[in-house]
Parts: sequence; structure tokens; C-alpha cells
Amino acid sequence: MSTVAPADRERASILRLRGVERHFNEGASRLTVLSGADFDLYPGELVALAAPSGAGKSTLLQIAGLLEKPDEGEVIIAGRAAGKLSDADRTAIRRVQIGFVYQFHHLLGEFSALENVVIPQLIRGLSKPVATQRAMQLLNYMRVKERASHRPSELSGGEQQRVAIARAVANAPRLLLADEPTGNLDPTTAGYVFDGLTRLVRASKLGALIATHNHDLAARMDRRITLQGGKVVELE
Ligand SMILES: Nc1ncnc2c1ncn2[C@@H]1O[C@H](COP(=O)(O)OP(=O)(O)OP(=O)(O)O)[C@@H](O)[C@H]1O
Repeated sequence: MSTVAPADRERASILRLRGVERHFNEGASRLTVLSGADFDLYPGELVALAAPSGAGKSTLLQIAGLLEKPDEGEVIIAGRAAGKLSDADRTAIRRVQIGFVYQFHHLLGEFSALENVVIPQLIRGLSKPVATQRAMQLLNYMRVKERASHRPSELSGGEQQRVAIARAVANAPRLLLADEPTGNLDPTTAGYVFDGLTRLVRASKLGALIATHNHDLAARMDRRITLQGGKVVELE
């Protein structure tokens, strides 16, 4: 149990969903994916999102990451209600506050691991020395520093995914959203990737919501949630 008082927890919530609804129209019928979904994520916390295929995990992550709008309800990122913001402000929050990791890494193939982590920081306006120092620190956290000069095609799948995580947090987001980040890795490699992710989350106090089918990894996270009848339900 957290020792933080409820009011403080409310203030500190990095991601807050309230009454989120998402429906898809399919011809004459309507598919309800999220209905009355409530959720809070706190700094330094890793939460597993484990639900059967088609239950709505990706939909939830897309909405939490401001990539999609809910039909109803509110998404609040670090205290700011996204529903009332302009598209430009939503994009700014997404760029600055949110990091994304996917099952397939989407690294830039013509650049080294180091450059892949440096480039987003240069785009944000940091100087090359500062960006390079932070990138090396992140690659070190992910235990791939010694592979920094290699291109993605010269890295193993697990190394590529560790670089992708370093890149996702390069601009120090407050929230990390990951959709099956270890989905295409063998269990041992998935464990290494997860270890790096955990180190980063603890060190940087970001909050991480990670969709996974991997029960071992889910068991190692701070909390586990699932989707039932469109609602977020805590598992234990
Ligand atoms: N744009 C869309 N239009 C219509 N239906 C959609 C759309 N996006 C998702 N769905 C449907 O919503 C449901 C939830 O999809 P979602 O991708 O969120 O599930 P998931 O839990 O991430 O599944 P998986 O584990 O297989 O990736 C599915 O039935 C899917 O077919």
C-alpha cells in the first residue's frame, strides 16, 4: 500500500483516465471497447496491462497517449486535461511528456544506436554534447552502451528493443506507454529488456503502462490491470 495521502496521490497522478468511453461502429452494430474506464498511474510505477487479444489494450494505450480521442471521458496527463486542449497542445504534450515503445522497434536503420537516441533530443533543441551525454547514460542503463556505434541491423532483437526504450525516454517524458515491448523476444532476452526498463523507470520516476502477454514480466511489475466489460480492473 502506498503511504501517500489520497489527495497527494491525486495531484501526483501522471496519467489519469476518468469515465473513458470508446466505441466502434460496425455497420448497424456498435462495438464497445472501453466503457467507464478509470485508471491512475503514479511516478516511478510500472503497471502491466494484461488482457486477452481484442480486449482493447492498444485502444487504451492510444487514448492514454493522446493518439486517439475517447468518445466520452477525460484523459489527464500530469494534471492537464487533454480534452480541453487544442490539437497543437495535445501534440506538444505527446512529444514532451510521453514516450512510446512498440513490439517492433522502428529505429532509424541508417543511424547508429547512439544517433537514434541523440536525434530526438536535437529535434527538441538540446546541444549535441548534452544530447550525446544523456544518450550514453540511457544506453548504459539499458546495458547496450558498448553497442552504441552499431546500426540497428548489427544489433540483436533484444539490443534493438533496449535502444528503442532508451530513445523513447530520451526527452525525459513523465509517462512511458509500451505495447508488447518484449512480444517478439525469447523469455531470457525479454527479461533483460525488462530489467533495463525497470532501472529506467525507478531512476527517472516516470510512470510506465506496459501491455504484455508475458505473465512472468507482469508478475514483476508493481500492479497488474486488465480490461473487463470495457472497464479497467486491478488484478491480484
Ligand atoms: N479503428 C477501429 N475500427 C473498428 N474496430 C476497431 C478499431 N480499432 C480497434 N478495433 C476493435 O476494437 C477491439 C479492441 O482492439 P485493440 O487493438 O485495442 O485490442 P488489443 O487488446 O490491443 O488486442 P491485441 O492483443 O490482439 O493487440 C478489437 O475488437 C478491434 O477489432
